[in-house]
Amino acid sequence: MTKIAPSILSADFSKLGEEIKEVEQGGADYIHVDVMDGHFVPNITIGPLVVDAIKPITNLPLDVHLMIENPDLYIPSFAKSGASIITVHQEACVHLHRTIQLIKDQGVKAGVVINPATPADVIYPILPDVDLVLVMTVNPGFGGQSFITNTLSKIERISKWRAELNLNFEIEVDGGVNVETAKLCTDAGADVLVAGSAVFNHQNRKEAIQNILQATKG
Ligand SMILES: O=C(CO)[C@@H](O)[C@H](O)COP(=O)(O)O
Ligand SMILES: [Fe+2]
Repeated sequence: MTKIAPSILSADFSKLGEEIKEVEQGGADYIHVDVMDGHFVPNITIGPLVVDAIKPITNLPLDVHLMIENPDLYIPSFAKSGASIITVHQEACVHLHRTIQLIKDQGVKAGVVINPATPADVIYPILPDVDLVLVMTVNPGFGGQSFITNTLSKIERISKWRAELNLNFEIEVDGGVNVETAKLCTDAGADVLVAGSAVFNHQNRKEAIQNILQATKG
């Protein structure tokens, strides 16, 4: 079953609680929280305080995507705030294995993310240690960008490795996912679709979520 993780980056922050409740009722599986520091990516978003604030208003797992330098400094805070899954960029981690262990030590699921220009091979050694692999299908930093099609071959490779190694991490995709691109991702092996603008720019969020999921079955 394909899962969907609406990214609150495209939500109306003046009514974030209502927005989250709406996507939860609309069939979301995770709430995707984009954390940006203005260094790793050219944008600044939210910190642990916001995770703290949204934790009590939803039963869904909070999928916290860290687009920050020195993630080790902030992982304990995000875990305490209620993150269920924390993903870190391979490109931001000098000692990726240590960072993944740090996340797990907090009792939180750990994921690794790769940018569109990063080859899949660099995460092969860490695959047995992660709960989730996130393949960026846009360059991180902003919502509403166009899907980069040549990332699909990486999803296929990672999915093949998962089967060969008999592992069961989830494969998530993030960026430009909508009714046109969702099936390309699931056909390549993705299990979790992050969707920001395709959900929150739609008047009826439930319909948007269901349309994306339906498109994967076409
Ligand atoms: O991590 C990011 C962007 O860096 C994403 O999670 C975006 O928020 C996805 O937005 P859309 O491309 O779906 O509008
Ligand atoms: Fe994200």
